[in-house]
Amino acid sequence: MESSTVTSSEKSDPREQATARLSQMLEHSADEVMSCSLHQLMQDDGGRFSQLSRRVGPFLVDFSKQRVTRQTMDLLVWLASNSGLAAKRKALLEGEIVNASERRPALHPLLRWPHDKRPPAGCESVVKAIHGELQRMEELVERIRSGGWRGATGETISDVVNIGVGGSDLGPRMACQALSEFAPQSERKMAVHFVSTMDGAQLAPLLRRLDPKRTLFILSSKSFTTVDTQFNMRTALSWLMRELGQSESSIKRHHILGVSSREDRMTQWGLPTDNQLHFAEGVGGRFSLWSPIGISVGLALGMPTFHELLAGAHWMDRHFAEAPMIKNLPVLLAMLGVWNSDFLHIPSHAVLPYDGRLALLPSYLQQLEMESNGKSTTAEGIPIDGTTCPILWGEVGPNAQHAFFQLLHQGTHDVSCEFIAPVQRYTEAHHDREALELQAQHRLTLANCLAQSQLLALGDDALDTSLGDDTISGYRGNQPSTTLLLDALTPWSLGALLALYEHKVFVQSVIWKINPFDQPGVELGKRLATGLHDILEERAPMNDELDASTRDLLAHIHMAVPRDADLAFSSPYKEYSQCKA
Ligand SMILES: O=P(O)(O)OC[C@H]1O[C@H](O)[C@H](O)[C@@H](O)[C@@H]1O
Repeated sequence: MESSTVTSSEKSDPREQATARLSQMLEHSADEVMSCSLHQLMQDDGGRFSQLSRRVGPFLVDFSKQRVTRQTMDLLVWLASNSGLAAKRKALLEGEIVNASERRPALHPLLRWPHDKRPPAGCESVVKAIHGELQRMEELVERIRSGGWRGATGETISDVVNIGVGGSDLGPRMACQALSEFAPQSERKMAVHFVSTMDGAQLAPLLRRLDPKRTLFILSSKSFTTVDTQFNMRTALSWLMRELGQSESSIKRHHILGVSSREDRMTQWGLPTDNQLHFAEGVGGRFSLWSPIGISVGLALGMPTFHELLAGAHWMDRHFAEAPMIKNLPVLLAMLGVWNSDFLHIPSHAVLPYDGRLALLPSYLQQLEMESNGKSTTAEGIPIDGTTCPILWGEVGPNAQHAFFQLLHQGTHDVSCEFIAPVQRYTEAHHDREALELQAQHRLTLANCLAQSQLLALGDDALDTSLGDDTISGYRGNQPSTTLLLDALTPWSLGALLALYEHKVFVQSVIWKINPFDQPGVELGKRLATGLHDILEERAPMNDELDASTRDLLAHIHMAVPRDADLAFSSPYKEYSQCKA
């Protein structure tokens, strides 16, 4: 594991020496594990489930279908302890600078700091500002939901459209979908829509059916320069002005809210101060659900739900800070990820929620994990010899059974899987026929969840042992998985679940020595796109130094696609194209 990342001065460091020894022992453990089947591991250790599962808060997490022994788990925890994790965790949770390349802290844990608890020393003013903005968000939500906010023609708001992308879209969209049943029944209904794709595919049909008089747009963009969002907003602004026959300033005052860490850019764009919500630059986009970026969650589901989400996440922050490493869920989840990636060389990780409400969780985690740890150099810029973040993908489990599970079961690739399911569901419903039927559907879903992880682990042996079936299909099994059962999916438990993954990502970044809080590759992509867009809009000549493929594709598009010089967007963000998001 990562031999070339260790410099000669590090080699004489006792901690690095211990890491090297632990890595060697883990390599040895990997050889052992790879020489026998998961079936054998499970048969050899009768107490495996009790030793390799953890019951913490609303979670029961079963690691016993991972390709590990108890000793592997101990070694992994030692590796984590020896990595300086405790000090780095403290720095993260206490708002110190942990994002070295951008000289910023990572403030997401402080976003969920409770009102009635003294903040960590030195974070008082940051937490005060966070609580102040949360209060402003609450007031705005209350005004809009209660009908106090009026559009330019005096109508109340019925529809809210969040325009944002990446972290300014995925978190709120996923939470709104996952928790829709927690919307208060008694209050006015507020329909919340999400628009992210830069091609207008989501926006165009919405504009055809929404009532402009009763629609409020939220321009969610940490940097306030992301082109996808700017272009969608420009189209929506023109629509409002055309349909309502009002001035741009009146439309902005009555129909647009902005959420960003750049007050200056919101003001420059003409958004009144009262229509702006802010969060600090130290909040990463993919960690921003907990900031006013979550306003669409408050609007769709009410602020009590949003507060519960924050409370669940804070509970996980405390667990991460205080639980011994061997019982610490983020640490265990992270280290098993490191094990699968670095020692068993499994390059792919599937997230499989057995709950349709969590359909967007895989996409959310893709950004969280792959944008954070999808890097091949350490925070100091030294190339990493081994592997880092696996390719994360996934889908609602029961549906995926009818799609890609065949590959998981009998393909040629090793894939680690994560099964996520709530134990209780439909229990609030009245015991009428429909509720009973839905509960039966839920039991069926849970049985399928367990069957899949069993088959992945045991292959043919699962059929032999549980069904007395002597059909031999040549199915080797041996695909490792974790099963994460939630007592129930609630705003609180979802908050805890998402914070669990945030901290998992952080622990892995410590092991891999990565800065998980920047995204330089994404920034490069944005810069290139700006240059090519200039060529398409004829603001810049075709660049002869372009590679032949890009140049000829561009020429083909240029010939075929009409353009209107008046509408070629000369954007304010251009000067920001080199800014960090
Ligand atoms: O919120 P914004 O500044 O508009 O950024 C939206 C997204 O853009 C970028 O591509 C980043 O990689 C993401 O981390 C970010 O969430």
